[in-house]
Amino acid sequence: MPDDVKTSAFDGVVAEPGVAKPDPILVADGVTRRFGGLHAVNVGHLEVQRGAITALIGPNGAGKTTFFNLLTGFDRAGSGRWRFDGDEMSRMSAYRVARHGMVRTFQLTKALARLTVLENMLLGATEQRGERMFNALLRPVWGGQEKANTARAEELLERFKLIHLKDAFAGTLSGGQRKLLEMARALMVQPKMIMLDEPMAGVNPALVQSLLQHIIDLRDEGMTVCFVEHDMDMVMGISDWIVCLAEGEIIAEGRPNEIGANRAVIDAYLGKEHGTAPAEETS
Ligand SMILES: Nc1ncnc2c1ncn2[C@@H]1O[C@H](COP(=O)(O)OP(=O)(O)OP(=O)(O)O)[C@@H](O)[C@H]1O
Repeated sequence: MPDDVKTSAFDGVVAEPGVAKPDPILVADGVTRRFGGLHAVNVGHLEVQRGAITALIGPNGAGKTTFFNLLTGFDRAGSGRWRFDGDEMSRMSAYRVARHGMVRTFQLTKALARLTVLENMLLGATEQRGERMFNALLRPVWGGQEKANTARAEELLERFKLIHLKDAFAGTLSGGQRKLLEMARALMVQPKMIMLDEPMAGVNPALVQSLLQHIIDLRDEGMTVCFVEHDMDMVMGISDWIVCLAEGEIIAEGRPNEIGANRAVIDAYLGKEHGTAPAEETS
């Protein structure tokens, strides 16, 4: 497991829900989402530190994915506001959120699996402009923007060691290669913050280290990384800061060692009889 986690930005930050960060890129207030009688998300205050790796954890059904969807414009909050890098983002459409630099990864759908790796990358760029994907792909005349997009796509495929697969159908990739493609695809829009949805799900152990290193490299280049993940080894190994949701609310925040020992977090996981309780209790 990488051991170069940088937590110095959090020096002096107290491990408690809603705590202020020294340089937050995202500040959310009073964000709620209900499904019928269910309060899926009810986040009072959250700040995400710029240039750090923040993990969002919590038992099944805690509201992690819904919260990601709200922040990135893929779902509508019932109430609440959030600012990203100084801009008001609440109620913004997903493609405008992406243009502002906040991008999330998506699992490869069946439709995308039938496109090649390179085509998937190019779609990542067109989504930024809110174009309909097949129109964008089938457009007969390729102008300068498309050439630039292809060059960027190939550069990213080199970086993620997928260039030899650029003409392969995405559906033929292994689980880990798909995760790399999802990440590379999100980077087409040159985001300030990348939000990864379960980056380790279905990844063969052979690719785990490579994926982790890519995430650390992004952070080291100055990008803010936020991810939802159930794999506690990964969460504890590479996160600078961890936020734990339960029943839609933030019940704890802190450094990995603080979260591993947090009674509310342990209770939330055990209460749900979740298979992957956080790391060892140290206090
Ligand atoms: N579209 C929807 N309609 C109704 N209920 C929903 C919808 N989406 C999510 N929910 C409910 O909202 C709650 C939060 O779901 P969400 O998927 O955000 O949790 P999660 O923390 O991401 O869970 P998991 O770790 O299992 O993916 C759950 O009880 C879920 O059943």
